[in-house]
Amino acid sequence: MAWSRTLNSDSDTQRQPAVEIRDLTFRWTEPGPPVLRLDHLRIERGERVFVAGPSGSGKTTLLNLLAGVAVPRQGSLRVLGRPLEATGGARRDHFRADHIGYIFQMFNLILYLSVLENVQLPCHFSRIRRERARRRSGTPTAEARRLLKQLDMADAGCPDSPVNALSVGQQQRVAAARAFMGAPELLIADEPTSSLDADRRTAFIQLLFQECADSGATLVFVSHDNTLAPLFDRTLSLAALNRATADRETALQSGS
Ligand SMILES: Nc1ncnc2c1ncn2[C@@H]1O[C@H](COP(=O)(O)OP(=O)(O)OP(=O)(O)O)[C@@H](O)[C@H]1O
Repeated sequence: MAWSRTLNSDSDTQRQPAVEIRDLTFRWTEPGPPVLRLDHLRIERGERVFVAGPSGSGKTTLLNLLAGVAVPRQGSLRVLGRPLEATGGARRDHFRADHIGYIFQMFNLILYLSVLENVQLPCHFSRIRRERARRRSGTPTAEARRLLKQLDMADAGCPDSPVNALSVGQQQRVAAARAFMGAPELLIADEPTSSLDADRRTAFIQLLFQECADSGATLVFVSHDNTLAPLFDRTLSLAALNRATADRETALQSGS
């Protein structure tokens, strides 16, 4: 029966790793040199992975692929069991809205909306995340306020301020609260602590780990701050993993 097939396939999907990449090649422009060439990468559910690598090594590109913002033409890319290389644009958008929280390097906040409105955005695009926020705190607004409080952003007036009235460090924390909203299964964070002072950085990482532990989420975290790496389950060195980097170095050495 159709419904039992659906149930089986849902539980199958939940048993699959958070990320599984095989023989992937990605170029931003075709034709052009590959930015990423990965033979195999597997990230288990619930793992907290620190992604390291020099500037330009493809860290943000990898995160874009995991979120289905960019799509490889070669290779397979399974995220939470979904083959993103074979999933069309609209379905990828829904998948991202339902299952992925992304703290963008440039925050991507909507500047004319208030802090509270920005944080609740995932609940507008995803029924699943709206329901989870309700289950956790009663209403999406209450959940947004809870997250903002945890991030030390509950000062009088702050949740109702437009985000363009905030400092860069405060905007970064709003972007984090938005990503946590509705407990997505995969949290992707692109240098989320770069604008925070040392005390706030520690508090932020603690909250990030707590949110992941509470919901069983997988965390993929990019940073240039290698002192944070020992806090994570594993470090993924993109310079070593990405064969496109070695190809570029070989081409430079041979003068081609
Ligand atoms: N949207 C894009 N369109 C075209 N090229 C891009 C795009 N995004 C990144 N690139 C190119 O891909 C390469 C890898 O960039 P990426 O931003 O993934 O590196 P990174 O390791 O995250 O760097 P950084 O640490 O400086 O943020 C660079 O050569 C960059 O110019």
